[in-house]
Amino acid sequence: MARMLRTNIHLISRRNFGSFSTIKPPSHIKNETVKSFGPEDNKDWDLLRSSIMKLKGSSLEIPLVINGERIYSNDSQGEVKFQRDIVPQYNPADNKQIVANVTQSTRSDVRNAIRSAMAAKQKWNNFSFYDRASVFLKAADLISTKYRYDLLAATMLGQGKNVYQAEIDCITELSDFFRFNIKYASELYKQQPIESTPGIWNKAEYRPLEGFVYAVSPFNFTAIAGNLVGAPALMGNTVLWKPSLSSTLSNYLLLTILEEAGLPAGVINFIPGDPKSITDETLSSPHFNALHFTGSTDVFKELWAKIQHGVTNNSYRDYPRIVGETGGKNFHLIHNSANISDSVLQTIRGSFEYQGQKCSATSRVYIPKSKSKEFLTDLLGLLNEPGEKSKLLPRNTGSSSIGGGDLHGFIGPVINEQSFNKLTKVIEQAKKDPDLEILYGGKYDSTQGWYVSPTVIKTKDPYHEFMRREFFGPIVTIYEYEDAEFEKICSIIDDSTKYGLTGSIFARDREAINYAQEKLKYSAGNFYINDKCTGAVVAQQWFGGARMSGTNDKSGGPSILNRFVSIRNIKENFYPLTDYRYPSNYE
Ligand SMILES: NC(=O)c1ccc[n+]([C@@H]2O[C@H](COP(=O)([O-])OP(=O)(O)OC[C@H]3O[C@@H](n4cnc5c(N)ncnc54)[C@H](O)[C@@H]3O)[C@@H](O)[C@H]2O)c1
Ligand SMILES: N[C@@H](CCC=O)C(=O)O
Repeated sequence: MARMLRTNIHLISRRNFGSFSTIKPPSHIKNETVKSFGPEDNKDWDLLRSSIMKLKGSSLEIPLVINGERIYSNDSQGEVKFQRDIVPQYNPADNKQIVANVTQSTRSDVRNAIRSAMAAKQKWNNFSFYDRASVFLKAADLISTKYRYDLLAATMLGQGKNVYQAEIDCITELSDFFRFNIKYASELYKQQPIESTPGIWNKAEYRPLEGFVYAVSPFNFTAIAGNLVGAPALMGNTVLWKPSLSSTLSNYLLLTILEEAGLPAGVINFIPGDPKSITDETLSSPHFNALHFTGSTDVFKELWAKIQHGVTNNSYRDYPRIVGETGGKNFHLIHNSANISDSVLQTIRGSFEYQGQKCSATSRVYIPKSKSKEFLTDLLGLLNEPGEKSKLLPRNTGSSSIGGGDLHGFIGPVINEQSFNKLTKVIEQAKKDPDLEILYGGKYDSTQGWYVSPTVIKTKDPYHEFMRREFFGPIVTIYEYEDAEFEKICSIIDDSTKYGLTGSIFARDREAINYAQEKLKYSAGNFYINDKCTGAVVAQQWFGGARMSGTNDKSGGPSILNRFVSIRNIKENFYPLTDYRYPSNYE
């Protein structure tokens, strides 16, 4: 009997070990170095080319992964045989080339994924923090070594990135997320009640959420998808992951890397498919406990409303946590003291890198009248650079072609037909609008890939729709302001959009910098001084915006991890009472 009791106590304390323990993360955690893929880096180029060639011909069928099991389109479930739909993911640079055939989850698959996530909780919670962290540490190393070129190839082919854009996404940002989250989590676990009166011991237990986390990821960053599932899982949660169709190839490869790193079955369940039906099924579960979303503002609002409906209808055991990073209408504000040639180069990068498909992309520019001519001459000069010298024209053929894409290009295709159609409609609208003047671009071509040229538009109206609406493509709108109205333009920047994601001030004059920094306090969650408004680095610039840009929980920083734990406070008293009365009860 005594032995049995000892064994049970041992089991219980092992079970709790995961939540209470803290570790010292390896001291070598620092930002992963970005490989430059310059003209001399032949070895890197060779390895990349070989990964691209390997993937290009494969048209992989991507399964669902539920409780570690691969489920393909024609798999049966017990006695029941049925066919699941398959939807292709295309190469945006070569819109007839299928890079993957994606199995679509049914509602019954989603229910199985929920069962799997709930069943895996106990096992995952029994893992110590050290063991959970090891999985992500190893995955980060696999990403930056063994699978570096394969993951680059999957992100380039599937999501239309050039090598640099892929490198700063699926290699450096992704491995940084996995490594720095371990540092942040160990700091969080160390935070304990700072007071315990004599005879009392207080402690905080960082419990994972009781239910599961629903992670819905966008197409544009493999790293963001990794963090949407990785951050909650590191904290001991189990996850349902609905990837974007347009990034399924890289996202599935990432899942297999996590598995190779030791992620147990059922901790992350991969359920690609129709967003609406998967979401409806997921949000109707009483075990739904948190949404971890990155994507457009409208979709986030829709999910928020569904969750609110679930709460009011008593569908859930908990109030679900809602963590969402969404759209932006990000600005470059140029002061007349700015270094104009620098602000032009920064604006080209901010607006057109990855075809403007970063939530942080520059899409409105404010230039003082006195500097407008210099700015536009420089900008249009670079855009009009002739022939071979220009990297700003989308080039969809050539010896260095990757299935239509250009390995050395600066500009590539937009993600898919839907985005191409939306952007071309915007361009056609601009051509007809008397309040807009297209200074450059306005062209598009879908013969081989979804190509939209970088487009620069000028408006006379700072409140024009083009200064307020997110297009998520290579379109930037410029407004000229009177030099003397710098303060007024700051107010307009602040109140003309519903967003608050990123923005930059370019100036040498410190008073102007200080004024903008203060006046635009709530206009951007990531504010830059003399730098472009894209390119936040994990652990350096914590990322996220407020207003209608998101819940601003800051990926790449420590605070987001708090959203995926539910703290229990435990007070232990070492001394028995000797009287129920307090001294004041005595006369
Ligand atoms: N703030 C940030 O950190 C950040 C980062 C990246 C992207 N974004 C934003 O994401 C958007 C671009 O990404 P996208 O095109 O993948 O966004 P999206 O909103 O179209 O899709 C995001 C995810 O939601 C799913 N989805 C779409 N409609 C849905 C619905 N009705 N119900 C449930 N799920 C649905 C998609 O399948 C995808 O997985 C832009 O608005 C951009 O600003 C924001
Ligand atoms: N870290 C990236 C995030 C972009 C989101 O789409 C940036 O800051 O540009």
